[in-house]
Amino acid sequence: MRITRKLEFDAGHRIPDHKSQCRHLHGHRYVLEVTLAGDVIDVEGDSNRGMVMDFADVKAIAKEHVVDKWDHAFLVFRGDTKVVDFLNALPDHKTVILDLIPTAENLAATAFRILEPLYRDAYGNDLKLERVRLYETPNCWADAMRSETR
Ligand SMILES: Nc1nc2c(c(=O)[nH]1)N=C([C@H](O)[C@H](O)COP(=O)(O)OP(=O)(O)OP(=O)(O)O)CN2
Ligand SMILES: [Zn+2]
Repeated sequence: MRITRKLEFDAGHRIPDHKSQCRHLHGHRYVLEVTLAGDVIDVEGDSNRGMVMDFADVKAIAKEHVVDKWDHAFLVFRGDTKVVDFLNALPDHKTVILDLIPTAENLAATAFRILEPLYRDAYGNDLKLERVRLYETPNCWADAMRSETR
């Protein structure tokens, strides 16, 4: 069985050297979808009976480890030195420095790498992170799939 929990956050980014408007500093209302696969729990009296994982617990992990860290932050590529230097000069600015250019593809893959070990076998029901889908805009998204990241 598969289940999906959706979370949303706001963040700034830019794609340095990009031919379009995306090279300018700008932001998005990102939508993160976390899809898990596992057996439906069927233990009498268990709070999670009938579930793969409680949606609240799915949310809590993604919120703590990705959403709260990226929300209202500027996501910047480590190699984008002019912007890194500028952001570092702002007192107490929430900046997340990434080893990859913050495209939808790279952010989805980064979120997958962060979250995969946190969900693995959390409930002893062969639970696995299957997919992280990241919408950069309502019309543009990227999927980081389990099959591609192992
Ligand atoms: N493969 C990718 N292509 C682009 C990415 C990306 O992450 N991966 N990112 C961008 C820009 O950052 C921008 O977010 C996309 O802007 P745009 O293409 O204008 O998207 P919209 O949904 O606003 O476009 P509409 O035409 O208004 O629907 C660019 N490319
Ligand atoms: Zn963008």
